[in-house]
Amino acid sequence: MALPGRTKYDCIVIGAGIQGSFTAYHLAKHRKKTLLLEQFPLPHSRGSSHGQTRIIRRAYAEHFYTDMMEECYQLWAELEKESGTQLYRKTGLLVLAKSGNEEYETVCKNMTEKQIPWENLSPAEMKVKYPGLFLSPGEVACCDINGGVLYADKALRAVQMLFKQMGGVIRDGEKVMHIKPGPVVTVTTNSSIYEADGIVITAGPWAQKVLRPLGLQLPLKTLRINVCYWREKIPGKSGILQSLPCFLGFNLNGEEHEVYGLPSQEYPGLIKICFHGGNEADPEERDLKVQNPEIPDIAKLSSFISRYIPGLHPRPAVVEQCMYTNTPDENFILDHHPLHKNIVIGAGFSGHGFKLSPVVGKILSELCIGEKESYDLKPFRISRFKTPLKAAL
Ligand SMILES: Cc1cc2nc3c(=O)[nH]c(=O)nc-3n(C[C@H](O)[C@H](O)[C@H](O)COP(=O)(O)OP(=O)(O)OC[C@H]3O[C@@H](n4cnc5c(N)ncnc54)[C@H](O)[C@@H]3O)c2cc1C
Ligand SMILES: O=C(O)[C@@H]1CCCC=N1
Repeated sequence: MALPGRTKYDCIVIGAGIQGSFTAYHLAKHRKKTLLLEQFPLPHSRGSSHGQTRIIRRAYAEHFYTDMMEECYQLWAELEKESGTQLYRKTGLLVLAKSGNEEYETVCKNMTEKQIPWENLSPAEMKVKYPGLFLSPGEVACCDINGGVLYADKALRAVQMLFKQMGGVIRDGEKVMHIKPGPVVTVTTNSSIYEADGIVITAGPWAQKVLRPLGLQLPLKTLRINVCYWREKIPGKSGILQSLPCFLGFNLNGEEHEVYGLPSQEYPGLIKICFHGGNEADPEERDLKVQNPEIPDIAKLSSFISRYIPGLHPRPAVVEQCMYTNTPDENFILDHHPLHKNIVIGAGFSGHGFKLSPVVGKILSELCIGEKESYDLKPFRISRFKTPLKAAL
């Protein structure tokens, strides 16, 4: 029974990015009375799930992500069918690397072992298929054939719409200010008080701010990512706009970090190519100008483009911002709060969580309602970190 004036739910999900929205969708599918709370009016571009495109791939070095992707492809297709919206475009995902790169070799080995459709591409094949992309001797390429693009904004809208159609409630523009643990959890926002048997916290880059008052100090770093779009030097000349699929480059140009790109979508004539990293930033300060960035990401991208895709102008035409929330090992956190089992946490998606969100949401919903988890959660447990509980507890 709820206290007078308070609405009681089976589950409350805090944060309506792609992870929270998919969690709420799965909970509603389980006929749980679910509330999804979002601090900003929807849609918004302040977190990690906005923008039109994300890469989808099975090409992972970690077998557990490749395994989860099998079901993700099915669930993305189901969502397309339920919403009547195209959300996935198959382009293939090129993986580029220096010959002998350990991660590249592991990705290829993993794809072979898991019988994922993929192919090696010789330098001659690369030249024919992808004119305008220039690899050097000693650099190699392969293709994850079913890799491609997810239409991110449309996907987020579709999940939220279906959640509401199943009876779910979304309250946007309501910031969670306080969480009182207990057998029934009390959630206070800037305008209301709610109760629930269980809650799921999927607050993206704000996770630390929501979890700290619950005595949990996770090793999360929030990074400001420059999302860069590049123009051809001479429109139509390089052939790159017509031919380039999604790609991921390991250790190219002498860089340890990854560079990745997606075909033209957001802006006609521009291609999105980004650096998989950024400078630490508080999400509230994301849009303030950075004086002396520690990682000169745009300079690195310019040098990558001059070297590998010289048909593009080496200065970005558009730069937008997005946030990563990284764990030290870049694996997600999918777990219960160590002291409060009916508080579930989904965090640290480390710049690669969108494609996996259908299964992440399923797992978080299982944790919340006490169903057996569909996957081995060992790589995602909080216990892999030292001293996550604050001394104050
Ligand atoms: C530039 C960029 C490129 C990427 N590329 C890829 C890719 O190609 N492929 C891929 O798979 N993944 C990619 N990712 C990663 C993917 O987008 C993220 O992992 C994913 O969007 C994380 O979603 P989230 O729901 O955890 O976070 P968010 O989308 O940030 O959602 C968290 C939500 O919680 C809300 N919230 C926070 N605090 C409160 C509060 N107190 N009360 C109420 N609401 C609150 C926030 O406002 C926010 O809406 C990329 C990310 C970025 C930034
Ligand atoms: O997750 C992905 O596929 C992309 C590309 C690699 C870096 C981050 N996101």
